[in-house]
Amino acid sequence: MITKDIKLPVKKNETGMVANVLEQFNKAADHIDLNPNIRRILNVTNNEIIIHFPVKMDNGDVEIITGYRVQHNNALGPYKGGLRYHETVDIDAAKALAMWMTWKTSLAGLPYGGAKGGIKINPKLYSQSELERITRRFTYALGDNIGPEHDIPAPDVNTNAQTMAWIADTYMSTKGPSERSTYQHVVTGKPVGSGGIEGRDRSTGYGVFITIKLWAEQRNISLKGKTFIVQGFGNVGYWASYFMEQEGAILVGVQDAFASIYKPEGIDVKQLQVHVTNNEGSVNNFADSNAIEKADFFGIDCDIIIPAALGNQITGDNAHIIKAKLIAEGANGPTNVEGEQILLQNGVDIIPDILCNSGGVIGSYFEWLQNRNGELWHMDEVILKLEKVLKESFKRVYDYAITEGVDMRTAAFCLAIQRIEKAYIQRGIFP
Ligand SMILES: NC(=O)C1=CN([C@@H]2O[C@H](COP(=O)(O)OP(=O)(O)OC[C@H]3O[C@@H](n4cnc5c(N)ncnc54)[C@H](O)[C@@H]3O)[C@@H](O)[C@H]2O)C=CC1
Ligand SMILES: O=C(O)CCC(=O)C(=O)O
Repeated sequence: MITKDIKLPVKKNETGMVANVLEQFNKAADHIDLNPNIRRILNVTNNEIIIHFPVKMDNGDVEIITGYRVQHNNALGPYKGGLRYHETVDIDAAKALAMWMTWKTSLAGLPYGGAKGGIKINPKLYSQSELERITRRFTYALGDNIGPEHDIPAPDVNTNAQTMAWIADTYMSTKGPSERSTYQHVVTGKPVGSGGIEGRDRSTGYGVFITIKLWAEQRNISLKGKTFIVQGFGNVGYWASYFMEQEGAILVGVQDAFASIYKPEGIDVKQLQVHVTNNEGSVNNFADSNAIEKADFFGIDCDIIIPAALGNQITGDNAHIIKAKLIAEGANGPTNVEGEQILLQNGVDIIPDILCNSGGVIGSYFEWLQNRNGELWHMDEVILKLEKVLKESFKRVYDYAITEGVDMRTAAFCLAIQRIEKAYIQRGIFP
């Protein structure tokens, strides 16, 4: 039985991401007639941590930095999710992203809950040593709010293996001798050689590619010669493009935080990566590509769009310009509810974020197991196991969408929520 009172009033914040994820959740919860008590629990986050901490800058001044960690739900296991360093990080963004993590880990069948956090900074304004001090002070300030069996961060926008190595080192240094050497699984996405696992660097992008391939197989489509564009050419955007190109697909447009480029004959992925590395992280002025207007990017004539940057990029304002037949959500929350309605009406398929980019957290799970069990996994094993989990997830979502007559996002949410509902009911707390 569904009653109105258990749908919390949704506050439209600046980015609207909380409103977005709650609408997605409530739509699926209605579809499966979710136990009302469990809906109440899942509608809110368990813990919201905001920390203001001082950091000494290179010039000797002290700056007060604000960091966040939101833990949404841990019914299935420890909290899990990335840390983002970006000016848009705030409590609402962290809440929405934490909720998506709960659905993502549940859908993938992992023994984790969902969390997310970050620091509200533009990392480009800080030196490497300042970023190291910011990261270490944040870790220290978080204290036992994170932990290898409690809440396990990972990389997200503007954080990477180096950031994770600083966190692991700082966290372990606060522990006693026996824990100090064994607690490296407090974070995943570490450098290989410091407890990281081979393949975690590419696992999100590889997962994006695999889900696109599985979608294409369902439609008897070959990816060879198909054109695609990517928003965001960082970890996810680069690796997704790399694997798409290997399959014979053609990258024709890229947008990042600085520029939008278009080249109908095709952009060489490796060459673009070298250009970006030597060009302060920007695709601007790449070879003989054409610069295009930011607002025209999603309207590029192509078969597939991979948003792999920030949330709320495809909205009611621009969804109608899209010509592609598929949106594969490498980013979290790139399509808002209004945008999605337009796309579905126009016959555009969407592989939802909690499925499409779940390769990252699945790779993280393997790293966590590797550290916890004192093992060493190798690339081929990681890729093989990753593909197996993704294939199972994709099939369950695809079959559910067909059987129940719902879109793929609603199918993914229903499956994710049902797994958590079952766990609560099995514990006997909820009639
Ligand atoms: N790194 C990971 O393993 C995972 C990341 N994700 C999601 O994928 C997305 C990208 O993450 P990463 O590749 O790790 O970040 P990243 O920091 O490596 O790259 C971000 C890219 O997005 C671009 N970008 C930033 N703001 C933009 C804007 N306003 N318009 C266009 N482009 C913009 C940047 O220039 C950069 O190219 C995020 O939504 C993240 O939450 C999801 C699952 C796992
Ligand atoms: O690898 C992880 O633990 C989480 C990565 C992440 O933040 C995400 O999937 O959005």
